[in-house]
Amino acid sequence: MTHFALKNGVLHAESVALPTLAEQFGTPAYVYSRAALTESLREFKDVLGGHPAGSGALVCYAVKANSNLAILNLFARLGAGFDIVSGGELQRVLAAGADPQKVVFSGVGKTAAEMKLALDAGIFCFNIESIPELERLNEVAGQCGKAAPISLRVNPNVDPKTHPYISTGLKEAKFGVAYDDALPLYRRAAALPHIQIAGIDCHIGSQLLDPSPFVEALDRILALIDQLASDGIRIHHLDLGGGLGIKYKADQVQPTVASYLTPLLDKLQDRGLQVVLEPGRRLVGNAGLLLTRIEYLKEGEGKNFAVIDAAMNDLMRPALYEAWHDINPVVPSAGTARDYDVVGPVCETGDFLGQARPLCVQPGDLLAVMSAGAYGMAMASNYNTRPRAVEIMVDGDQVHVIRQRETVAQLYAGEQVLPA
Ligand SMILES: Cc1ncc(COP(=O)(O)O)c(C=O)c1O
Ligand SMILES: N[C@@H](CCCC[NH3+])C(=O)O
Repeated sequence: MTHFALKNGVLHAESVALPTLAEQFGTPAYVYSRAALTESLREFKDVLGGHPAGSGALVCYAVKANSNLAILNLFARLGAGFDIVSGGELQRVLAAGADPQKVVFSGVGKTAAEMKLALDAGIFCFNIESIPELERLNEVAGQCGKAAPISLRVNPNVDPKTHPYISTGLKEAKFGVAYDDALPLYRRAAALPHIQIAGIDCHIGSQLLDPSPFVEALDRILALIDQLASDGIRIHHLDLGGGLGIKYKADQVQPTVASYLTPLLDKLQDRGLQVVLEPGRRLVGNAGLLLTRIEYLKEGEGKNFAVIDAAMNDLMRPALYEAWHDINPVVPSAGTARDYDVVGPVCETGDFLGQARPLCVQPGDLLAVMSAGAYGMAMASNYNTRPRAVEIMVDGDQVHVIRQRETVAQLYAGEQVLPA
C-alpha cells in the first residue's frame, strides 16, 4: 500500500498534506512515511518467519541506502540488524541503538582503525573481500586479543541484469573474491589464529526486478558450502546480500518479497544455515519522496525547462545512472500538459531529475520526486555550496524533523583562510 496518495486533489504523506510541510519547513525537503518503512521491514520478517528455513534469520538493513538516525533507530527497535561499510556507519548505527551482535561489516577497503572499532564493538561478522584484508584483520584481531568472525564475500559470477554501475557480483567487479579462489582462501582463513570462520556472503547487484539471478547465485554458493564441508570447514550463516528492486514507475510491478525469498528458502530446508540478508533500497526507497518547488518555467531551443529548487546534489541518481523517478505535481491540475525537462540550478548539463515529462504546471507549484527514500539524501552533496535538504518523517498526522536543513555557515565552518 502506498502512503503517498492524493486526498481531495492534494498529495499527502500519510495524513499530512505536502503543501503544509513545504510552507512550514521549506523546499527542497525529503519526506518519509513511518508506516511505509515499518511495512517494508515487516514484509521481510513475515516471509522469513513463515518459513522453516527462515527461523533465526537476520535482516541487516544496508545503511548506505539511507543512514538517518531516526530511520536506523526505527529499524533497530523493530529488531533489524545492519550492514555497514565504514567506521562512520558503525558509529551511526551504535548511536541509533543498534545491537552490535546484529551488525555485518562489508566493503573492500576497511582500514585497521575501522576493524578495531568493529572488534571493540563486538560485531556479528566481517564480510571479507580480499586476501590482504583477511591478513590485516587477523593482525588487528591479534593485537586486540580477539578472534574476528568472518565470511568471505564470494562472486558467484552471475549476471544480475541491472545497470552496470550497480552490478557487483561479476568476476570483473572490484568486490568480493573470485568463485574459484574461495576454497583456497577459506583454507588460509582456517589456518589464521585470530580468524574464526562464521559464514559465507555474496551480493550480486542492486535494483534486481527479476529474482532468478538470486537463485542462480545461491546454487553456486551452496555447491561451495558442500565443497567446504568436505574439507572440514563448517559454515554457520549464509549472507545473501541485498539487491531486491523497487518500482520506480507507478505502473511498474515489483516482485514481492515472498517471490524473491521463498525459492531461496526452499533450497535451504534442512541445511541448518542461519540466513542473513542485507536489503537497502527495498526497505526505504518507496518510503520517501523529495519535495521541491518550481522556480521558473523556461523555453529552450525545442525544449521546455521546469527549473526547480532541488538539484543533482540533492538526488544524484538521474545524473549518475540516468535513473527514472516519477515526478508528480503535488496539486495536479486538469489543463493541457507540456513536456518539460525538470532541471536544478546546479551548473552541470547533467543536472536533471527528469526529462521530457508531461506536466501542467506554473512557477511556484510543488512537485514530488517519488521513490527517493533510498540513495537520495545518503548520496547528497554540497556541490555549488548548496546546503543539504531538511528531512521530515511523517507518522499519521504527526510531523517530525529528523534532520535540520543545513546552513551555509555549517558548510564552511571547518575552513580557514591563510594569515595575511
Ligand atoms: C554489500 C552490499 N550489501 C547490500 C547492499 C544493498 O543493496 P540494495 O540497496 O540493492 O538492497 C549493497 C548495495 O548494493 C551492497 O553493496
Ligand atoms: N547508489 C545506487 C545503488 C548502489 C548500491 C550500493 N552497492 C543507486 O542509487 O541505485
